[in-house]
Amino acid sequence: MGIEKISDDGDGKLEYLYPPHLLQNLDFNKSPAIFKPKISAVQPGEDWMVVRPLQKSDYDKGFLQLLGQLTNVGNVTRKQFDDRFNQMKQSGGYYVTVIEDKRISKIIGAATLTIEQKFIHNCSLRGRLEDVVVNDTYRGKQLGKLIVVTVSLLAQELGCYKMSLDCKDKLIKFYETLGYKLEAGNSNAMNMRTLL
Ligand SMILES: CC(=O)SCCNC(=O)CCNC(=O)[C@H](O)C(C)(C)COP(=O)(O)OP(=O)(O)OC[C@H]1O[C@@H](n2cnc3c(N)ncnc32)[C@H](O)[C@@H]1OP(=O)(O)O
Repeated sequence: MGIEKISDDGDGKLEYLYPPHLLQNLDFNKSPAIFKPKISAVQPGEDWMVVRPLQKSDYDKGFLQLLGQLTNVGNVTRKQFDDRFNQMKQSGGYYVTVIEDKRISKIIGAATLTIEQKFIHNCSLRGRLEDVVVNDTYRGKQLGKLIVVTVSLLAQELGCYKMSLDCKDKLIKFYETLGYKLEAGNSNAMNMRTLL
């Protein structure tokens, strides 16, 4: 099945957050990740699986419930979801990418690339990998690798000079196999939390 063509249903529910053709030519040979068997964004290994940008209709396909396996999502209404989708699309720089199981119309994997525009390094772009999650009943089947490599290659394709992430210690190995490195003296994540 691979990547779907742009289509719309009139009320915009099938509208993509970003152009799906951006996922079409990613060169998985550029990634150090080892896939056994070989899979990619266009050929995810099963004809019922598709890797694509987020759509508004993913509200009904369990996208938020999937994010609930990563962290607290809250009770996001359809209006809130649509508004946030529109804001992300308008401002640009948000590449929320999902894996759908077409047999049951459910989102089973997701990862987000956000792109920061910089003045430094000659007005460069920096990518951040956020909100990576695979549905727990589909884990251990390379989908985590697939979605992370997809958005990491997308970042390269879009011209990011660097891609960064924050993760728990136990996932360091997972990300190292995908090309991420702990840089000596420069690998601390710090947060200031505001109670809302
Ligand atoms: C930047 C961020 O967003 S960090 C947040 C990451 N997300 C989460 O923690 C949410 C809950 N966890 C998940 O959704 C999943 O476990 C993921 C996304 C981390 C991994 O998804 P999976 O589909 O299971 O990964 P996949 O099958 O591609 O596994 C790849 C390799 O990483 C290893 N791995 C996967 N998850 C873990 C883990 N939690 N701890 C240690 N190793 C792991 C696997 O053993 C596998 O190794 P192998 O290639 O040697 O067999």
